[in-house]
Amino acid sequence: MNDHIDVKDRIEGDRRAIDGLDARIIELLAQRSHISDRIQKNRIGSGGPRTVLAREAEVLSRYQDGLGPKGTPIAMSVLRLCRGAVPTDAQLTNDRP
Ligand SMILES: C=C(O[C@@H]1C=C(C(=O)O)C=C[C@H]1O)C(=O)O
Repeated sequence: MNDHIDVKDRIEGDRRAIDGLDARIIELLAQRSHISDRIQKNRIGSGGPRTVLAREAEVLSRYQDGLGPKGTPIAMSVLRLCRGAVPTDAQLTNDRP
């Protein structure tokens, strides 16, 4: 019976740890997305493309090196999160100083 309570407590403790890690991951993703958006806006503002596939390939490799094959879909989701929607012509005109 005591063992059962210990196991429940350990699981609860570990879940709180996971909740804390998830909160940090979400905050880091929001920061990443903000910085990525700034780069994309600067590039578009100077006549460049929104996305740069060579750079995205570097990011993909980093996740694959760190996490193995399971890193691939994670990197793709991160890149999808950070790529803004393709802007309309009107937005591009309004964004220009
Ligand atoms: C942020 C950039 O722009 C885009 C977004 C990327 C990202 O979120 O990692 C990577 C390449 C680009 O497609 C960049 O060029 O570094």
